[in-house]
Amino acid sequence: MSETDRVPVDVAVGVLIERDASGREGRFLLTSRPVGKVYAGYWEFPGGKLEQGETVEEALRRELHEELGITIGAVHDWKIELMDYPHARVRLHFCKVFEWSGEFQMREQQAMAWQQLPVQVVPVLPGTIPVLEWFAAERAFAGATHAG
Ligand SMILES: Nc1nc2c([nH]c(=O)n2[C@@H]2O[C@H](COP(=O)(O)OP(=O)(O)OP(=O)(O)O)[C@@H](O)[C@H]2O)c(=O)[nH]1
Repeated sequence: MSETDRVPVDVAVGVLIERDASGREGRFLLTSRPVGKVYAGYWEFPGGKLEQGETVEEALRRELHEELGITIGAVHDWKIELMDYPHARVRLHFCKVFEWSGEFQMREQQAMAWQQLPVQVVPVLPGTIPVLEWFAAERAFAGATHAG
């Protein structure tokens, strides 16, 4: 593998979160990776790679519309994480999203699940686990963040 293969690819990731009337954050959305992709069947936050010239926000709006059929409202930058996989090096831009419109459609035959800590769906993508830890810290949740 050449050095250029290890240049990180930027990925926009949407953390869709339900909030109650007082603004308290509740369930969050996970989707399973479609058949045919690397890590097929693993659960992750929806998103995808930035196309040339796109900002994180633009990529996130496009990906969530393409994959889930929804139109998202404000995008709140949250955390950035670098992940080294055998197949790729990715820079994940996690953004919180609290508002969206439209019916969810699984346009890539993926599955979706609204989750709380501890996450019940398995297996969870390695790059998703740190997010669950950030949630645990924010929510003062103690214990395992996911099953398995
Ligand atoms: N969407 C998403 N990707 C993640 C997460 N965590 C994580 O490590 N990744 C990695 O980031 C990369 C995202 O690429 P992708 O394959 O989902 O994006 P895409 O739809 O643009 O890909 P493609 O069109 O090339 O198939 C993958 O290598 C994936 O393993 C996550 O929580 N959500």
